[in-house]
Amino acid sequence: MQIILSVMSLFMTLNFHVYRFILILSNGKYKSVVHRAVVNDKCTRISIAVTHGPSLEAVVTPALELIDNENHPVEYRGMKYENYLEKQQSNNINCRISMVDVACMYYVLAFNNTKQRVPTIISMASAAPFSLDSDLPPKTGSSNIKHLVQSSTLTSIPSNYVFSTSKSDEQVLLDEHIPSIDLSLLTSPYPDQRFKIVKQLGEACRDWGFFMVINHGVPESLMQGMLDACQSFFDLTEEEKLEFAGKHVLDPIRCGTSFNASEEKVFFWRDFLKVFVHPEFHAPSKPVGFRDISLEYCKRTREVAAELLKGISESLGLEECYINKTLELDSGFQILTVNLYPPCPQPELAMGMPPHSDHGLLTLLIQNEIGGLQLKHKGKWIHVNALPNSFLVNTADHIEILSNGNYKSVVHRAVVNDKCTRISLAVTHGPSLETVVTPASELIDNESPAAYRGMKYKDYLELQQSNNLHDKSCLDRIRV
Ligand SMILES: O=C(O)CCC(=O)C(=O)O
Ligand SMILES: [Fe+2]
Repeated sequence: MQIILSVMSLFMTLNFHVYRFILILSNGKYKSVVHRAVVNDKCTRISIAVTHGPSLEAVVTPALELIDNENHPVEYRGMKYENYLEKQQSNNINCRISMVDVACMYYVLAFNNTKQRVPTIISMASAAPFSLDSDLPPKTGSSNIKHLVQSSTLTSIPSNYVFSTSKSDEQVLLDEHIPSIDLSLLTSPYPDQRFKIVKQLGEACRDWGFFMVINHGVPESLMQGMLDACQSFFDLTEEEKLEFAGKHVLDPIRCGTSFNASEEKVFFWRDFLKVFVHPEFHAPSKPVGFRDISLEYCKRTREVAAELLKGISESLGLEECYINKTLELDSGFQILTVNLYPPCPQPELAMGMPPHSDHGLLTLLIQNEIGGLQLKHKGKWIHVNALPNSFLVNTADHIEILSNGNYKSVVHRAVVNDKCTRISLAVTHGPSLETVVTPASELIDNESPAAYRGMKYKDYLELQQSNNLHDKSCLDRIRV
């Protein structure tokens, strides 16, 4: 009896003082206690457990005030209490206890029931199995951001979406003039026109790593049709999309949320679809029409990229077809990435995509008229105002490697807004998967020795995609 009472007082004290989903809310500062019930051979024992939880709709996450990304990163995923309850109640009682099991607190009032005054027995709280491995519950209690936003009236973001940004990173220049390249001049039969535009292209690569391409010849209807098809993909039901979830970073079709959710502690306000479209063309079988329009769109962007790469070759003082030949662009690896950024109730706290550079040579991006892309230029963030029907093009890591650092890949990020859904479509054009990319020998001498080690593009891709996305962390690994 003494022991029971001491247990009782322990629970009472604990619960009254640190009431409310202690473990999760406190971000692990206060731990929950594992307990069990034993039986005896003399008399019946009854215990009553009264559970006090949050509201069923509440998504329980660690308190924002207890998180900082460096010293106290988020320890627990958010999950709607209703879903948690369902998960817990529909499993066996199991001694295995996970970090999050005890989010629901149980008040256990135990007493000797010989007087039989208690008419009912309320079942004891169980530590249900709930593993943190492959069959993870979705990070937010829903499988992606779109679903989370649509299935609840969020007024704040779950704390595991809070992305910490330094003060200097919060300042953004809005009206900067970004270079634009007229593609029709690049294919001009007049040598002086071509010479001028190649020079402009080289300057854009050297000074910015970013430019807009106008007069590219890709029909506006194709660009708009492709954006519509991508929106329709995300409008498929959750079950339909699950078919395309993919498991490995080199699966040819993969949709998901954030960037690499199995590695990340802080998630990005972004759902995505990633499809390998060249040299082998893949496409999700739904929605109807996606395959045909993406086939045509990717072919046309490949043509634009090929023209730009010829100009870039020349601007580096190399033969026009140098990049094409050396990096085997006829079997170049092309990836279509569709990014969906639903409205976010606290856009200043979340991030759509963190600062990063892209793998590959050039990325061609279009968006649904909603801005959000920012690039880092001379240490400052610049908001990109896209011209209608233009392609936004950035130089990527393999241009930096090939040019031996003459042209740098540009660091960029995607911010979110609280008004409307933004879609962006980024098509990455890279070397063939088997190519080992090294600095061009023509650009190496005693004064400028090779600044990067060679690495097979496939290995680079796998490395980048299976780690956290962070600045130029992947490129940094092969710098000499
Ligand atoms: O959505 C954007 O504007 C940026 C997307 C991006 O950087 C990417 O897909 O690599
Ligand atoms: Fe990017």
